[in-house]
Amino acid sequence: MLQFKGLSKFYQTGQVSQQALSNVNEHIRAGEMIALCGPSGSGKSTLLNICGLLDLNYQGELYFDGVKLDKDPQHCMQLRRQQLGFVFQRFNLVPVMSAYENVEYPLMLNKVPSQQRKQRIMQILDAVGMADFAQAKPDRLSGGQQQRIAVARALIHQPRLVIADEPTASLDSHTAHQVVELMKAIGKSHNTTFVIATHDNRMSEHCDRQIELLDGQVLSKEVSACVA
Ligand SMILES: Nc1ncnc2c1ncn2[C@@H]1O[C@H](COP(=O)(O)OP(=O)(O)OP(=O)(O)O)[C@@H](O)[C@H]1O
Repeated sequence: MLQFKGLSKFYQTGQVSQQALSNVNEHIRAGEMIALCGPSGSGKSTLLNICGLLDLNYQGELYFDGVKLDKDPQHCMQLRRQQLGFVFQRFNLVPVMSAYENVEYPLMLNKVPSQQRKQRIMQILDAVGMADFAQAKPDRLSGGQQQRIAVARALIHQPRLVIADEPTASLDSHTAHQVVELMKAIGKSHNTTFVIATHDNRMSEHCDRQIELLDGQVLSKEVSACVA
């Protein structure tokens, strides 16, 4: 589903060039849940930004379904809206919108007619156990509840790929477990692929496979293991 070929990334700060990724080659299959692991500074966020089409300034090639990514910004924005979902550590819900409206937003961006929206939103709010909180604003919800809404928002438009940046880091163990299981359960019905940057063993244990980075390189499979 997602393939990196010879992916490298340099950050340029004045005269100083910092290499954040070095010749990353990986193939992620459709429906896989991948934990992207590695110590601070190893390149997880950099790779996540590239997978999420938020950073198009890299060397090497990125393939979606065997097709090399066209870096045209308009094309990438369309792909992001239609095929990608995002979950963040700090939930990033829009504070002035209700839970319902937050989840509705991706459907509006994708021009889903209003009569279809309500049923889909209530269905997914039900699936994440938040149907009773549809009208609540985020500041009325606990961290775990906000992350459930964020998961619903990431998955409502049935994206092919969900990018998650430390989605359980702000949650207690029990809630973290529930959130991962929800992501898995909802994603499974649409064969959603997940790439999840995490320091959290609780998260990586639930994933199908780990990709471990060190100094911008993927560690070989034999020696890689997620380190908290
Ligand atoms: N905007 C930037 N400008 C310059 N260097 C950067 C920038 N962003 C990241 N880097 C450097 O690139 C390397 C990889 O950083 P990255 O944020 O991808 O690592 P990470 O594994 O996500 O770290 P963390 O777990 O702390 O979030 C690091 O050496 C970092 O200092």
